[in-house]
Amino acid sequence: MSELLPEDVGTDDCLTSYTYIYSPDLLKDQVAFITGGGSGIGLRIAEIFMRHGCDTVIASRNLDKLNEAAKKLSAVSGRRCLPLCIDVRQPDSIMAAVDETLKEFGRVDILVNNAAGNFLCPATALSFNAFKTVLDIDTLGTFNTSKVVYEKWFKDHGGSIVNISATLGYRGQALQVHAGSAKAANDAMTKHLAVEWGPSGVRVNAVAPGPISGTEGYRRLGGPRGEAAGAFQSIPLQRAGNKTEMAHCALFLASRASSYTTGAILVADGGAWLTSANDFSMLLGIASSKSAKL
Ligand SMILES: CC/C=C\C/C=C\C/C=C\C/C=C\C/C=C\C/C=C\C=C\C(=O)SCCNC(=O)CCNC(=O)[C@H](O)C(C)(C)COP(=O)(O)OP(=O)(O)OC[C@H]1O[C@@H](n2cnc3c(N)ncnc32)[C@H](O)[C@@H]1OP(=O)(O)O
Ligand SMILES: NC(=O)C1=CN([C@@H]2O[C@H](COP(=O)(O)OP(=O)(O)OC[C@H]3O[C@@H](n4cnc5c(N)ncnc54)[C@H](OP(=O)(O)O)[C@@H]3O)[C@@H](O)[C@H]2O)C=CC1
Repeated sequence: MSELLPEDVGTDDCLTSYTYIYSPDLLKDQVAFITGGGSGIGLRIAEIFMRHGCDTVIASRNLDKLNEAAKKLSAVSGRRCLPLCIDVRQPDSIMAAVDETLKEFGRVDILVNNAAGNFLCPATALSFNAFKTVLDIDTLGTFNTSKVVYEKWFKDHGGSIVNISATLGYRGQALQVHAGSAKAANDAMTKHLAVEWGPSGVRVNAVAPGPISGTEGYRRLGGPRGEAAGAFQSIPLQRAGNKTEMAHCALFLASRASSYTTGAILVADGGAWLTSANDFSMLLGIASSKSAKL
């Protein structure tokens, strides 16, 4: 069986070619606000959305990185991309960015909460502040951005929120109590907000990836090492996923293709969490580590 898009595996560059699966007009003239849209999965989501007719805002902390990404995205898609500096832990920075978005584009239809922070660390070595930092970025950051976009636009116009979760905590894993707890909270938040904001015409869904190659998250969590050790053979689909596959899931949930779907968590991990062999500590041979930062 061939890969969906072989050129995508292991790279973080904009695609040079793209095969359409959905209608190219699926997001025509819509506007998406994507946190962490300057790298990894967020960058690919921005690219695929733009190829389907959408203008985007890509928002994170490093403006130089965002500016460079925005240039590439506009060149490859012919759509507008506005890079904006935010820290999802700081509501004021989000409010300013959403105001700027509405000034530039006059609307916002889609919010993708993709920004996150993660590293491998045993609980005994994890400082109180380290745990709090990951919760602040992943969970509070998702709430902060959702609340600001809802209050400034979605409440009166409707919209679609896609949270990027992870299946890594579904069975529990060593070295990941911070990220697993944060993503579990986000899955709960997805359902709560779907219920509360549904009557305003707002859908709230999530994509839950497994290991996705060509990303900072993959590198930080030992992806290349796991791959070299044959770890992915234990995943039912026997490989890591790629960024384009995650972007297609986000596109489905963001768009009218899923118009009667809300509160859903779309698992996109090759079946990894269903098997028992997805514990990083065992795979990487560091199960007994008690104090080291990894
Ligand atoms: C489902 C899986 C199935 C099968 C798996 C099969 C095989 C597995 C084999 C391999 C794994 C392969 C792939 C991975 C699979 C799944 C991945 C799942 C989830 C992935 C999530 C992500 O990828 S999130 C995105 C990753 N990118 C980033 O993290 C970039 C952004 N990060 C940051 O900005 C920082 O790293 C930050 C999060 C620390 C925040 O920065 P900042 O605000 O500047 O904070 P600091 O002041 O630097 O630090 C705050 C406190 O945190 C402590 N800290 C920092 N780094 C570490 C560390 N590495 N270890 C421990 N502690 C750390 C720091 O010391 C501060 O604490 P103090 O007490 O000192 O103040
Ligand atoms: N890669 C993988 O295997 C998996 C990834 N995921 C999820 O996918 C998403 C993307 O991860 P991935 O592409 O791997 O990693 P990246 O590191 O490339 O993406 C994380 C993005 O978040 C941004 N970001 C981090 N902290 C903040 C902050 N405080 N405020 C605003 N933006 C911030 C970063 O930009 P900057 O540093 O410039 O602020 C960066 O663009 C995350 O939600 C992650 O948890 C889930 C499962 C597996």
